[in-house]
Amino acid sequence: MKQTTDFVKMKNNGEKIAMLTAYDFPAAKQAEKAGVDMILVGDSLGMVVLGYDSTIPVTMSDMIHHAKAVKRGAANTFIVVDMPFMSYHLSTKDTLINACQLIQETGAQAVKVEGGDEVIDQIEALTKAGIPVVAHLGLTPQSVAVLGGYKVQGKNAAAALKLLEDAKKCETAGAFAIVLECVPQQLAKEVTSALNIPTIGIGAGPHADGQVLVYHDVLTYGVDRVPKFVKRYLNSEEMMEEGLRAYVKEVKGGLFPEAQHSFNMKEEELLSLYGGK
Ligand SMILES: Nc1nc(=O)c2c([nH]1)NC[C@@H]1CN(c3ccc(C(=O)N[C@@H](CCC(=O)O)C(=O)O)cc3)CN21
Ligand SMILES: CC(C)C(=O)C(=O)O
Ligand SMILES: [Mg+2]
Repeated sequence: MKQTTDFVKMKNNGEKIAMLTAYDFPAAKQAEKAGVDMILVGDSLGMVVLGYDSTIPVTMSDMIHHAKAVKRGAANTFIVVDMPFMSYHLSTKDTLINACQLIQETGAQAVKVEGGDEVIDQIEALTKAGIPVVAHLGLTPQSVAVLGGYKVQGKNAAAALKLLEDAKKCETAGAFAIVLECVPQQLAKEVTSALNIPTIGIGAGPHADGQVLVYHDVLTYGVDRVPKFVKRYLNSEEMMEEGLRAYVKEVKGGLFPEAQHSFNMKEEELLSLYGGK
């Protein structure tokens, strides 16, 4: 199992960090087998596996339910769990109680919070309490209603400078890594070289210390539209649909099940069953 300090070492050695989301047992097993460095139980699960149109309806119990399954599937991989909407804004005390629950009940290694300056006290309090924190800057989907849509952030000089300053504050507050979502690659490069902790990009170009993508986007599984920054490595949906159509066709045609899928009674039991008739 890697530790937070190993990710800093990877940055210093120029070794890229491969992160992937996972929301359940089979995906976690696959991620671990594929050699993913860090699994994110993202609140994107609300959109990708629960069918909501944003991450806002996702609750603490949703996150715990899914993170437990991920942990069972990837016991030897570093797991980060997203703190869901409003679970780290009411007070520092509520933030600590919620993060404690996420860590203790799921066995995950770290939590992730969206925001910079606005949540700096929470990042500091969590770190002081012994809970490793990943910060998340740029496009922060829990604020989609305030941002006015899923748009690229930090495009003008003022916004870029603000993001850079926020990133430095997150590092100072104790975050051990920062996710940069949907920002120009030039800004991600600048942030990456200004920080000692690793940056993990999603839609942030090639200069971040690592990359993260959503499992269902990478494999094309149940997602109708994917953001521009996604590379689809496989069309699993096509393969799955083919398999399912064949199953339905064989059931309807009486072709499944065959002898090898069926169980038998012994001859003598049959005789006794029908004996005398
Ligand atoms: N399947 C999935 N993948 C994700 O990466 C993801 C989610 N869901 N849900 C939570 C957030 C939302 N994310 C999103 C969603 C849409 C865009 C998007 O459509 N962006 C536009 C860019 C718009 C602009 O130019 O400003 C695009 O064309 O990609 C980006 C990030 C990233 N996260
Ligand atoms: C897109 C990543 C960074 C995330 O926060 C999520 O999957 O919820
Ligand atoms: Mg998230």
